[in-house]
Amino acid sequence: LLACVSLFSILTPTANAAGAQDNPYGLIEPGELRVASLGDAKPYTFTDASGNFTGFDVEFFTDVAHRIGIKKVVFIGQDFAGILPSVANGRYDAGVAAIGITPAREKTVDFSSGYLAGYLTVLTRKDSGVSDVNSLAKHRLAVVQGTLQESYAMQHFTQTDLVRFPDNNAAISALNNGTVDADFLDYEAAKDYATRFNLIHAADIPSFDAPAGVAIAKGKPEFKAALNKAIQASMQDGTWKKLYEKWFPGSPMPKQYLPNAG
Ligand SMILES: NC(=O)CC[C@H](NC[C@@]1(O)OC[C@@H](O)[C@@H](O)[C@@H]1O)C(=O)O
Repeated sequence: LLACVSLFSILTPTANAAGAQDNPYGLIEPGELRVASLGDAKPYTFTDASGNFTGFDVEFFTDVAHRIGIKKVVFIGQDFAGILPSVANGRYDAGVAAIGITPAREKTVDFSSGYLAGYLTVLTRKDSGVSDVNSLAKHRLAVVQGTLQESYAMQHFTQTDLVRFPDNNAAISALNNGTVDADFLDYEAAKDYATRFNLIHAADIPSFDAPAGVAIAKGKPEFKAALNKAIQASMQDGTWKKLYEKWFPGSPMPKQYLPNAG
């Protein structure tokens, strides 16, 4: 038995020091970042007409990846509720999709420092009877499973019928066809859908205590430190500001992400 074991250990390549140097961030495929994201959260992250992922989060993270020396970044669409579990179990190297940092989520994954802080929006039709959060009672409100909107609504909109959907597309079509009276999603995505489908904001609720961060598996301190350093650099040299103005024109800009005055 001893002979077999030692033979096995000789034959099995171990991750030698060089291996660790080739893949310091413990990526699935050294030199490539596999990122779970969403196709329907424009302008944070979405797929354009030719099916390519783009948007603020996508361009910001791609810049961060290049700063830590990773050239190839592959974005893969995933239902929101599946992103954190899949990142935790190593199916993706990171999750990037306006994912708010919360203590509950930090039980499953680690997060980089925050890179975006904004509002949660109740979006509705003009004829729905929902004009603000107080008129949500007895109405049907769409939420995407696993989002902060779902947990916020469960806590604060207790007289409202919550209807859960896997993604924004399904929730918005339910709003447009009258299956639900309102949809609870992120501010900038709500603004984009409002323009496309002539919908209105019934409420904008600040979510500054849960800024979006990059979700990664626990136990990767080098990866996390490298991401944080690159995020900081992107803010300090004005890249963050340029991308924010490109994707969220006219929106108030959280000053903590702007180059230090000094
Ligand atoms: N892409 C999604 O559907 C994510 C929905 C939701 N996003 C909330 C948030 O991270 O959106 C970006 C910023 O406005 C954050 O302040 C906010 O908490 C969440 O994290 O659950």
